[in-house]
Amino acid sequence: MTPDRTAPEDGIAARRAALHLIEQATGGQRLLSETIGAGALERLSPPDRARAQRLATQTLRQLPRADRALKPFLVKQPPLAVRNALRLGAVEIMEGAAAHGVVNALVQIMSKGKRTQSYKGLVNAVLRKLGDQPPEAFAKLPVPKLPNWLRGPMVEAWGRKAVDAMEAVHAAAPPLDLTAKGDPAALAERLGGALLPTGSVRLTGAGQVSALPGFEAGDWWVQDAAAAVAARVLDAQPGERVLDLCAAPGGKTLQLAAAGAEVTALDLSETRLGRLRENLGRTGLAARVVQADALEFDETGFDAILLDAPCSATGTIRRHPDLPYAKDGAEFGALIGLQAEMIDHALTLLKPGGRLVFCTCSLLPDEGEVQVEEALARHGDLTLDTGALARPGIEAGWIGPEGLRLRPDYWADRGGMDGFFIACLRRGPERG
Ligand SMILES: C[S@@+](CC[C@H](N)C(=O)[O-])C[C@H]1O[C@@H](n2cnc3c(N)ncnc32)[C@H](O)[C@@H]1O
Repeated sequence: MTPDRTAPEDGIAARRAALHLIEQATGGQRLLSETIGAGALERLSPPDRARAQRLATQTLRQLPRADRALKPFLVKQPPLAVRNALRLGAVEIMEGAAAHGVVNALVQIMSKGKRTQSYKGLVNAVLRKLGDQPPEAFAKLPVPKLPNWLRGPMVEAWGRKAVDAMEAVHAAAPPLDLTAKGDPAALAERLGGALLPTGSVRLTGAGQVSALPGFEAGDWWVQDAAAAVAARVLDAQPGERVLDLCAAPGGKTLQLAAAGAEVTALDLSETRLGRLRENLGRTGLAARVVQADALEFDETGFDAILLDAPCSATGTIRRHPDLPYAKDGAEFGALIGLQAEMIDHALTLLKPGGRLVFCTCSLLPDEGEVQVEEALARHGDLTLDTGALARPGIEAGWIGPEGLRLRPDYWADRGGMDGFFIACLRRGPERG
């Protein structure tokens, strides 16, 4: 199924595009960001683009609930394209959309596809029956669980109760977090948001990001509250030479530049650096941008380095519910090896006594605590700076022997936060 050229008002184009995104994630193991990056939504109007993305994300977030709700009405499973249409329709109906509009649009979409046209009667009948259910029937559906390949290691690391709590946070649409270029309290007041204890501004039900006050002027940028902590731990000072080693799309670069540091922002991906440059342009902040492989960059003498290494991104499932469907953990071993190489290389670029903040948006200790343990074992002159982690809003219980562990179930009553691991390492003065 390919996205529509047109953008009709009846939601057909947006739903068709959403189904394409869902099919790529569930059948093609492609992340929504990859499918969107390949141009899947380009022909849609901006509102339809936003709607398609929201529908796909929300369907994937609630997919196990949709399957449960649909099960009593299906004698056998239809092909994936039809199943996904039923899932999308079920999620919309469960969330309170008028069933007739949803059914009409999906039946039209089914009738246009060669693989799906013979199922339009089934889609019509099943979704109409679902629409006749009382809303209480959906409220009882259990919280979606992580797939076993990820749940197993997470339970081993954090325990069943904690993983249940993370899954409960994953099931809800997350709030929008912003980092202010200036005073966060003033920004929170201006936008009617909440000022979080760590200094981020949180909005609920914010709608279109680019329509919010101050977007064009670059007064803030979108950044999860947990992600914003890493640059705060680095605590860049005005005039310091700071290297952001895996920088794009640049949320942390902007924080470092706003602190007045002399920032070099490096990334392997030219496409992602394009977004970083846009972000610098919009906010009027400055950084030297370098496209290179971090492992080949050989400029030395940095006061501080931020290494936000490529990782499994398992801490971001609350914002990216496609990840458990598009991934199976097969490439995580290679990422863990790359992270260790990057730590070792970054240490050679630091000036003696300089600091390295290593972080990953992962919930797997192999990409966090274990990396630090092993780096300390490899480098006799390396020390952990635990004091650097005690930033405003950081609770003492979040700091472990190797670093700061942030989890989706922290601040659950406020909407949670992304999973992150953050450590501050200091290179001994005698090296080099
Ligand atoms: C977690 S993301 C960085 C997010 C970024 N720090 C931010 O706050 O917006 C990891 C980045 O590492 C980059 N990357 C992956 N392998 C790399 C390499 N060998 N050298 C440099 N960058 C690399 C990816 O392109 C990706 O942008």
